[in-house]
Amino acid sequence: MSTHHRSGAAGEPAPDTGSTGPADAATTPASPATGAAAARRPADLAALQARALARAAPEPDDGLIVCDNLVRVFRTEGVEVQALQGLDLSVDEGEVLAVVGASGSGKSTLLGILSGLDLPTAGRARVAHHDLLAMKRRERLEYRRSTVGFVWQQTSRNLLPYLTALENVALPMGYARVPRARRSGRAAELLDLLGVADCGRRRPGELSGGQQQRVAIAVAAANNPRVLFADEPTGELDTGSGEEVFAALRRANEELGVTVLIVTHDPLVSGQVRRTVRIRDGRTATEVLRPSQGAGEEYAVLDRVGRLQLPREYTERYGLRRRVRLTTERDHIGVWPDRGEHGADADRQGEEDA
Ligand SMILES: Nc1ncnc2c1ncn2[C@@H]1O[C@H](COP(=O)(O)OP(=O)(O)OP(=O)(O)O)[C@@H](O)[C@H]1O
Repeated sequence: MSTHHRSGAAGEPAPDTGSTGPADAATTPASPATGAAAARRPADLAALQARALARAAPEPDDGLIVCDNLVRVFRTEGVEVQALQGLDLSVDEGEVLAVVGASGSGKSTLLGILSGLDLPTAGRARVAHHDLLAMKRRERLEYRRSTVGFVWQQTSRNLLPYLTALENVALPMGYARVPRARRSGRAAELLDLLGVADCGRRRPGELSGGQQQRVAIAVAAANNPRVLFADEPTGELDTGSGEEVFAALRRANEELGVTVLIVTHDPLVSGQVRRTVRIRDGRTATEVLRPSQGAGEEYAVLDRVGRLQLPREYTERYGLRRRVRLTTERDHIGVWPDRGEHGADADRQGEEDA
């Protein structure tokens, strides 16, 4: 993962102020029609507005993490980059989810927003009932201290080099006002849970990369967060150490009940989680679900208004372009290339136009 747009130390929110901030329209939904104004409004307009609001409002039971039509535009020296272009994502409490995608597809941008470091330009993002577009400074700080935890790829970003592993884990508990007497006991328990109990009195420089990352998971879990975000946690490790770190993340998920979202290029990780989401061009494109051990089935993401993005591989293989023919079957919908009279004409016309 690239780190070019991150600023500020871990634990300090540092939204990118030089770029496009959240759109007012996205943060301030129009209030429902009331009183005299509603009485004057034509009935069909009021109905349309009510329907639009109902569509736009995330439903409370949608998931622990919900991104709805998320947009992030960066503007530098007059050049606009659409890093996220209407991304939809829903993650249930207790899931371990891998997010994959080509370089530049928007993974870091998504993680920056979900971790409270960055602000989206438009859309909605909600984590454990926190509206990430509407959070004020104090709520954002609390959110970053207690609701979410982070493990970054660079071990140096996760741990303070002059503190021991135990002191590193106890440190965030101090920010969350955990009584001093309870801190070292909980820190030792976490190190034990993650298989690095024997590392407690050592400083990061005296630990292997894999041990450092497991201590980093303990640090991230110190304040009992609802979600752990891990950005390429195995990226700098060999296969053996990577497996240990991934096993530690799984253990945190199983034993502490924390939801885990891992951004990764590591097939070892993405091949073992139950659900892998692929981002393409700033949108969630496809998902692979693995109900048990094994190959898994590929799914396309259906957004709130029913839009479906088919994998390019399929559109190319079946010659799906511009328009497809739909057939409704008893238990599924068929998607066919448009080979009909008009479709062929439309194709020919399109080719001539091009
Ligand atoms: N602060 C920024 N200013 C301008 N453009 C940015 C900024 N941050 C990211 N981008 C651009 O947004 C797009 C998405 O970048 P992002 O870092 O989210 O991708 P990524 O999927 O994490 O890539 P990688 O796997 O290489 O880390 C890229 O085109 C990138 O150049």
